[in-house]
Amino acid sequence: MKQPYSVLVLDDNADILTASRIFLKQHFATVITLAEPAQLLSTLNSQPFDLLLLDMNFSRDTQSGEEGLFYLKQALQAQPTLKVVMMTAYAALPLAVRAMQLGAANFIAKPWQNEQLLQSLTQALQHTAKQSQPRQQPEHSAITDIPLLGNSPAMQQVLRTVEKVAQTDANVLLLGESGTGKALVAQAIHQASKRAAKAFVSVDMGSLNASLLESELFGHKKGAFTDAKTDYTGRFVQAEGGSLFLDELANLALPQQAKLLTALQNRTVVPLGSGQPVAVDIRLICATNDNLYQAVAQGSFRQDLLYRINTVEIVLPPLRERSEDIPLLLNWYLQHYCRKYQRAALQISSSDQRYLQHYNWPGNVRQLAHSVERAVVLAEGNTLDFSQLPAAAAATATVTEPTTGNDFLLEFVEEQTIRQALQYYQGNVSQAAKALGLTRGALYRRLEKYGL
Ligand SMILES: Nc1ncnc2c1ncn2[C@@H]1O[C@H](COP(=O)(O)OP(=O)(O)OP(=O)(O)O)[C@@H](O)[C@H]1O
Repeated sequence: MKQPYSVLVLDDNADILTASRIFLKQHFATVITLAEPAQLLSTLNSQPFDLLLLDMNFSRDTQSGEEGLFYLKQALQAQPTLKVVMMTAYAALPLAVRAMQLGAANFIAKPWQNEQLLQSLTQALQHTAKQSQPRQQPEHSAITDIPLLGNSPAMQQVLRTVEKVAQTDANVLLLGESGTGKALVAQAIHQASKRAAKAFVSVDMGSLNASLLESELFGHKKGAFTDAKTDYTGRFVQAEGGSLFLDELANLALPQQAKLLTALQNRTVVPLGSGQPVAVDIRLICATNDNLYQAVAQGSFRQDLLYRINTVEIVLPPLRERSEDIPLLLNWYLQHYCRKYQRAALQISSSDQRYLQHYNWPGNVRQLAHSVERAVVLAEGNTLDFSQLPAAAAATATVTEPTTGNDFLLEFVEEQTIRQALQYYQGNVSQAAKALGLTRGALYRRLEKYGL
């Protein structure tokens, strides 16, 4: 019996369109096929669809998959309840993970069997039924539901400091490598404080240029500059009564550092084009991966600003220095992603557990979480595959003995390095070949040799 859903298929390969139309018409009430991605938006605006089967690569950009991600975003903006299933070549599977992070409901590797396609689409529809939460909170008030995990003495010390500092209004400076959990700690401080019922406003100082930054932080009046079409309440005022988290603080240029210092000293902000100070009551939490003390010594960061923001300093240790936390984090993220992707409980083999515990995690907990997510999404049966972890990092891990008999085999190392380059360049063979010092042809020959 046909399912009462309407399906849109977008692919610039006429054979795939014909094959999918013939097959899907037997199973779904409406099937429309499109060969031209430029027509996607007008098609979605003209009628509602339940499912979109979307190719990741179009002829203009056959390798990177960026076009597929672009159309995915466009489709979800036009119809937020649409369930999108991405079609991808096997070598581009890591890209499919990115697509899922951007809101795709499922993916299928080409070439597919009809039954697999039907199963993927049906799973995507079930995904619809379970997903009742809005997809994303606005960036400036995003509070995640991820707990701050860690049993190691170093993390226990961090947790005790978080508890103590949360009881006060002291300014906090969070230091540590990227991915060690600074944003999560900032959020934990806010949530444990008396300000928890008010806003937690986060600003990524690295993503705004100097002129935008001032209006973003302090607000502006209509007409203050050419693009100021309306009044804008800056992030300080949005955080009134709550906490303001300034991330990537070292990116702040000296003139803006001076303005931030004035705002903190006076506890007021002056919106651009207003001249009228507005009083603000916020707790300030700042974070950076950079060495601010060195920046002060080099003259690129103001010492008086540093001393104003660092009343309490918390240093997040890199994950490789607290490997006791790895099993806990692996287990938590495994369950988290199994739930998210509706996978039956998957297991990490004990040899992988050992390998992951000794791995040096250059990207810290963020890398661990992404690795588990990727392994869950790509799992075949109950098997989790962690072979995509960059080999270079594994080579400098604290393991002194080879973990498998192959570790020192040149071919093994070559295969791992190629995987790593492909992953880094998201399946873009030209860029990966360039980085590996190979011609495209030489890389293709190796891809064939290793079955990648
Ligand atoms: N202790 C932890 N427990 C659980 N998850 C964690 C922990 N630390 C970090 N994470 C997760 O790792 C990811 C990165 O964390 P976060 O953004 O807080 O790091 P960061 O230090 O602020 O990184 P960056 O400097 O790059 O902004 C997030 O998904 C976060 O939830």
